[in-house]
Parts: sequence; C-alpha cells; structure tokens
Amino acid sequence: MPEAPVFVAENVSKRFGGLIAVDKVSLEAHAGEILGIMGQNGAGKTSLFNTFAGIYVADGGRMTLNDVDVTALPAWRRSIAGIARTFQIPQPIWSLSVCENVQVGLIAHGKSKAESAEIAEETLVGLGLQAKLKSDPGDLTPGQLRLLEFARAASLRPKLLLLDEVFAGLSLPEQQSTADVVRKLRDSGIAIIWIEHNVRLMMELADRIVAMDHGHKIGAGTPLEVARNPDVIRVYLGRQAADGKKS
Ligand SMILES: Nc1ncnc2c1ncn2[C@@H]1O[C@H](COP(=O)(O)OP(=O)(O)OP(=O)(O)O)[C@@H](O)[C@H]1O
Repeated sequence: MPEAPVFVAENVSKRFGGLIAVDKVSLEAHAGEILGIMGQNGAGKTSLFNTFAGIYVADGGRMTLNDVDVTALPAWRRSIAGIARTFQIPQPIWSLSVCENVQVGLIAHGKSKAESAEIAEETLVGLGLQAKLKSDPGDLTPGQLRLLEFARAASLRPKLLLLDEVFAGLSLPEQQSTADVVRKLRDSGIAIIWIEHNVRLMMELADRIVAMDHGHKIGAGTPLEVARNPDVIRVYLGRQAADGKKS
C-alpha cells in the first residue's frame, strides 16, 4: 500500500495570457507509487509538470512536499528540497564523461567530489551502465542516454521524481528495461509522477492515473478505473473517431 502523500497539489493553476493551461488541478503523489498523467496534446501535462518543478510560477493553488509549502520556491530550491525531474530530450553535458555528468548535480547539491563519484558510480552500475562510466555521452545509444538522464535525477535521491515521456523513441526491449528501472526507483520509496502519451505503457506501469483534458483533471484512479471513466473514454474515443474521419 502507498504511504502518506509526499507531494500534494491543491487547485494548481497556470495561465498564459488568456489561456488557462492548467485549471485548478489537485493531486497527491505517494512514496513508493507511480502516478501517471495522461492526456492528449495540449491537455496541460507539461505546464502542470513545469509548475510542480518550479520552472513556472503557479497562478493559483498550493503545493507541498512532505507538508512543507514549496509553492513560492524557485526550481533550484525545489530541487534542493527533493524534487528532481528528467527532460523529454536528454540534455547531458557532452564535454563531460557519463560519470561526471551524474556528479555535477550531486556536487551542486553539496556533495564532495569523492562522495559524488561514489554515488554516481553506484547509481550508474545499478542502471546497468557500468561499462560506460568513462565514456562520452555521445557514445551512448538513445536508450542509454535515457538511462543517463534517469541517473542524473535518481542519484539525487529525490523525494519526488518527475518523469517526462521517458519512453519516447525507445525500442520495445529498451522500453522493457526502462520500465524495470522506473519500478526499481518506485520500489526504493520515491514518489514518481510520470507524463506519458503511450496509453498501453501507462496502463501497465502506473499505480494510479490522473487524466487531463484542456487543463482540467477529468478522471483519476487505478488504471482500470480511469479506463472505464466515461469522460476519459469520450476524450480518447471521440478524438480517435474524429481522426479516423480525417484519414
Ligand atoms: N509557454 C507557453 N506560452 C503560451 N502557451 C503555452 C505555453 N506552454 C503551453 N502553452 C499552451 O498551454 C496549453 C497546454 O500545453 P501543454 O504543453 O502543457 O500541454 P501538454 O499536455 O503537455 O501537450 P503535449 O502532450 O503536446 O506536450 C496548450 O494550449 C499550449 O499551446
């Protein structure tokens, strides 16, 4: 069973001029669970994520991490407080080795060079990248680059890990090994919020799902509950039917 919520968002909103990208969305993420955020293009998933990470300033609502209000904190302070994120397109520092790429974040979080090397190595070995510690990021496959992106976030031992479309562009075997990594991180007690377009993967991997449409939360629950939610069905099947008519 999931433990008490690590991260709580209450009525979080984000506007861009007159456009309400996120409209009073509330959710909770628990330690040791994967909370999936699904929704069609433009549903507001990335805006929600950026607001959680402190990249965007919320226009309304409140966010807490372990009961501490983080709503007013900028991204770097949320990172220090325990919120880590991966980016959809891995952004390694190409001039540093794989291991050094992981060390950079740890040093920014106050670890010594020796400590950072130890943690980075342990994290990368845990992700199966032991043979690549001294490699250049440019020598990694797309799947390995994705793992490096994970390692950079996971090595910080975050309380909340925000995963942005980590399966995009991966082969089926890479999807499987990446899913194993996500489960391992979840089982280590991290609360994970994960944006994903691939509904099949979401149903397979998420413990709970929040479905969004036009900035609104339209459904929440277990994968089965969300799959049976009439509003979710309407959004997904409605769009599919419309797409079918177009082609
Ligand atoms: N920086 C921005 N400035 C203005 N409008 C934005 C900005 N970012 C997002 N939007 C708008 O906010 C709405 C939600 O976009 P958002 O990117 O959050 O959706 P999404 O669910 O992540 O979509 P996708 O799956 O395509 O990434 C869209 O109408 C989008 O055009």
